[in-house]
Amino acid sequence: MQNYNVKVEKLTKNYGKKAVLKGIDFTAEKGEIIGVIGKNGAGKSTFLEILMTIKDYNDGKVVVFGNNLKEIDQADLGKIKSNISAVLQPTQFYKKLKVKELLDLFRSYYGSKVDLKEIIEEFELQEHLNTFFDNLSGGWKQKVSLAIAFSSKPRLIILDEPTTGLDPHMRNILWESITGYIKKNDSTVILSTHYMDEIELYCDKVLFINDGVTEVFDTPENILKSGHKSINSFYLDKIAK
Ligand SMILES: Nc1ncnc2c1ncn2[C@@H]1O[C@H](COP(=O)(O)OP(=O)(O)OP(=O)(O)O)[C@@H](O)[C@H]1O
Repeated sequence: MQNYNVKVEKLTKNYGKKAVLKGIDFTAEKGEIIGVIGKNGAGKSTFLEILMTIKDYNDGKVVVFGNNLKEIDQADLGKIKSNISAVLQPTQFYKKLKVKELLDLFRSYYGSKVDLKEIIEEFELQEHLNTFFDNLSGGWKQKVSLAIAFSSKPRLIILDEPTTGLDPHMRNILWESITGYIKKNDSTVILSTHYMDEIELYCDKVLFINDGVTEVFDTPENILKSGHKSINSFYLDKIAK
């Protein structure tokens, strides 16, 4: 069995005549947290949506859990989807439910795979169980969304800018949840972020998309070893070129 959850080769995606992704190469192994960075409009969300199997692509190869997405039938696609969770933005769609009701809803959807007690303890949700999702702060909304995403024990978790707009303390709390989950489960997290400190602190690898291609795909350690004082200065140097 392959030890990667996702493998992407020469991926291209156009919107009409506009080429957004022009050749992405990428591999995500089990147990890895991978950060995707790039300018606004670089195609990060598009890339994540293709991995989630909710957006089609033009050319290249996308393999998820060993299945080439262009070669599988609906039944296989269903199996793949049931092993992927995502937190996209904005997290508006649960508005009118209490946190407890939301968790119950997802348990009824995923069935016995979900241990609500464990999730509530792990994410320290007790104090907000009776709060309406809409009335939570931005950070707590993200925390509850993460708890729901993790509750089905997915093999692949996709997070689109999970910490945007949150204070450093809440960002740290969310990251502890993410890294804690990955340590306990043989899963992969792929996320986009504009916070370069998060790449340095928490990600095993970083994919830098520039002009539609994989400009760099490496570990933060290797990038720093190559002479950059931080991932932020690496990013600014690359963008300026
Ligand atoms: N459904 C769509 N139809 C047409 N163009 C689109 C569509 N979705 C995205 N785009 C365009 O594709 C490009 C990439 O968008 P995408 O949202 O993937 O970038 P991003 O890197 O996630 O950006 P950001 O960092 O600002 O969130 C942008 O120019 C965007 O306007």
